[in-house]
Amino acid sequence: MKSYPITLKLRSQKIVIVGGGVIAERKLRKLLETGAIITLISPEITDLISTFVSEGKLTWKNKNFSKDDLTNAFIIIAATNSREVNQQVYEACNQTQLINVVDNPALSNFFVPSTFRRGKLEISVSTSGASPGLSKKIVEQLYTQFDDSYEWYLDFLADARSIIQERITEPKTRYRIQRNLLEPIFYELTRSQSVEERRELLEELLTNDGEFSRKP
Ligand SMILES: C[C@@]1(CC(=O)O)C2=NC(=C\c3[nH]c(c(CCC(=O)O)c3CC(=O)O)Cc3[nH]c(c(CC(=O)O)c3CCC(=O)O)/C=C3\N/C(=C\2)[C@@H](CCC(=O)O)[C@]3(C)CC(=O)O)/[C@H]1CCC(=O)O
Ligand SMILES: NC(=O)c1ccc[n+]([C@@H]2O[C@H](COP(=O)([O-])OP(=O)(O)OC[C@H]3O[C@@H](n4cnc5c(N)ncnc54)[C@H](O)[C@@H]3O)[C@@H](O)[C@H]2O)c1
Repeated sequence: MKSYPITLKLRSQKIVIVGGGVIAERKLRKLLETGAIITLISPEITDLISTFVSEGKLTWKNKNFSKDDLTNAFIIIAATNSREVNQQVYEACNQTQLINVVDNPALSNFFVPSTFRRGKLEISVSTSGASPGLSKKIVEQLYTQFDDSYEWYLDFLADARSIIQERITEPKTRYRIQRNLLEPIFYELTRSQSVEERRELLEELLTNDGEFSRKP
């Protein structure tokens, strides 16, 4: 069976992390950016987790895991250093909950990919559990390739897309403009910060039935 990659919006969703070590901390750092309501269960926590707790970013329950900790959780991360406890977490969850058991891919119904963001661009890599280290390495390579300019480029593409949706009603023309918008010239003009020239070229597509008057 193949997995199904999705990106989740987690604002106000309940998340429970069991364990407070370095792996829990790594998963937590990313989750804190999502606006989720996070509870962490562990008798011990790292210094950084402790700082987050004192800043009010999550709730810490200073105790060992028990079954009732999972009530109403949408996502559960079992990240203790005990295989038995992680297995107990798995057994306590129900089939509608998303669970990631950090030392047992067979018990997890989702994995966390290696990710980086450039503004609206998000690149995620997974090896389906085969080699998380390789995922990280590939992401490091892509991070260099997709530099800061992609943040500006995506901002431009998003703005242009709303303009197109507002001004063009004919589906075929819309599609043609969207396709021509991805010609390298728009990226090059973004990179060189030639904003006025880029605006004129977009206007040309909008007023010329989605075509360039001459091939850029
Ligand atoms: C991508 C990343 C996301 C994140 O965790 O945030 C992530 N692992 C990362 C790093 C990493 N993990 C490990 C090493 C040491 C080298 C090595 O062992 O290979 C390194 C490298 C490092 O730390 O540098 C060890 C490890 N990982 C798992 C096991 C258990 C097992 O396989 O049985 C063990 C053995 C533990 C042990 O033996 O004790 C399991 C999983 N790790 C996954 C994700 C999922 C598969 C994703 C995929 O296939 O791509 C999966 C299945 C479940 C999950 O955790 O979601 C993150 C990179 C973050 C970044 O980009 O910076
Ligand atoms: N998935 C991954 O990416 C990945 C990567 C490396 C390691 N691992 C695995 O992750 C596991 C955790 O590693 P770590 O480095 O964070 O360990 P760690 O020793 O730093 O932390 C373990 C934490 O679990 C807590 N804990 C122990 N028993 C508990 C209980 N009954 N209830 C609640 N909390 C409890 C401890 O208080 C501690 O905070 C290891 O088993 C390792 O094999 C996973």
